[in-house]
Amino acid sequence: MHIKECIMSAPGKAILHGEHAVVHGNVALAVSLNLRTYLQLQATSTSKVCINLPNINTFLSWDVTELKQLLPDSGAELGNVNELDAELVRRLRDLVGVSNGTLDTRSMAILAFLYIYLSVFAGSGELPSLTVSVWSELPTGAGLGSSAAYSVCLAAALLSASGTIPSLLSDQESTARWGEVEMELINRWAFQGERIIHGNPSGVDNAVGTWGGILRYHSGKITPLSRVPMLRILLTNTKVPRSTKVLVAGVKDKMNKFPSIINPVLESVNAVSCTCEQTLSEMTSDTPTPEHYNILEELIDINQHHLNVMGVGHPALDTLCRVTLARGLHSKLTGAGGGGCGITLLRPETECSVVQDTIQDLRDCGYDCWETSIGAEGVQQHSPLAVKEEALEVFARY
Ligand SMILES: Nc1ncnc2c1ncn2[C@@H]1O[C@H](COP(=O)(O)OP(=O)(O)OP(=O)(O)O)[C@@H](O)[C@H]1O
Ligand SMILES: C[C@@](O)(CCO)CC(=O)[O-]
Ligand SMILES: [Mg+2]
Repeated sequence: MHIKECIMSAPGKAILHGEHAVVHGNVALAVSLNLRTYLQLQATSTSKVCINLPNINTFLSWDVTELKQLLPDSGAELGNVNELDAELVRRLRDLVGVSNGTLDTRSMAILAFLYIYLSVFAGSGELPSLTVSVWSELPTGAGLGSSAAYSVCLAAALLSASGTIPSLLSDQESTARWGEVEMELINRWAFQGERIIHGNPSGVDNAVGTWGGILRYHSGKITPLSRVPMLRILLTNTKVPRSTKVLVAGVKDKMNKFPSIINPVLESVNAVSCTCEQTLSEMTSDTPTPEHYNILEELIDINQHHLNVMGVGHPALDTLCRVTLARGLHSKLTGAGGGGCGITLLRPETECSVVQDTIQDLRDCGYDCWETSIGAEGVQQHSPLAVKEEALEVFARY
């Protein structure tokens, strides 16, 4: 079977407001980051399917004949983009040797790959031999949407290799993006990948990985925010490991245990997201004032308290908030929390020396800290000439 080779990339994300609440039908505001995941798909004639995931130290291969046995008997349907096929997931778990309810998210990355590979190629009646290699600039499992960027790249590459969406690049073009219809399909398959890795994702992370920019996300409805001021944000990785799947399940348990206490907290987070959106819009209609920034800072503090009430805080995140506040700056966790990353809002008048001192304070705590730029492009296809040198160096090893 002839398949198309390709290189794809997708950005990570930071959630400004609405993490966890968004899983339960509330509004979230999220932005793409200038850190990306890169995927290379190569056609081979080895009759094997190989995956190289250096970020999680995972390198595996299977015989195509072995994978063919996982396909349902002829006539049965596979490849429904709207529903996770529980029977296929069960067969894949047996193949990979993981039990239902495992917390090993590394195995989930393998399941997500095999699931999308089998679903996308099942219809063609033939499974191609290929090698997929993924490398990311994003810290894995730290709240910056690494699982979504991975799933979006997988979906784009496998859909393109199978011919379901066009391969975009003519010789001259170095980077290209698809139209709405193809992006929608990529996003839906990426969501299935996220479901395998996360358990119960809202879909906000894969939406940002697919479309990029600054988005409002509400119950599956994606609205790009066009009128947003240029925000300066500091990202801090506390390096405390955590799993989104576990944290999302923990919030659900708390909701079940104390519905009358937790539901109002989620509603309040919804109001924080809406107030933030309103403030951002005012800041683009009028000139941003110090009062606008005061409101954004207060919203950050309120939301961080709410996230602590939900049980997704961590002492390392408390330290981040305390250390930055000592320099007059406001922070909250971003993503699933429980460790991982936080964001700190920088005001336009925040002096360079204050930013540098804050970064140094946080590095002294053992954290990684850097100023980021937001609103990067969503999923893209690249010619080898237009890929980061570092990614090509990694790919050259496989
Ligand atoms: N570069 C990568 N290569 C392979 N697997 C990856 C890669 N990046 C992420 N993953 C998969 O995603 C998992 C981490 O996902 P998780 O949702 O817990 O964290 P995150 O997406 O970084 O944070 P958040 O969901 O809070 O934004 C990894 O254990 C792995 O299964
Ligand atoms: C914690 C959460 O709200 C955001 C993770 O980045 C989970 C989700 O929305 O899928
Ligand atoms: Mg994730």
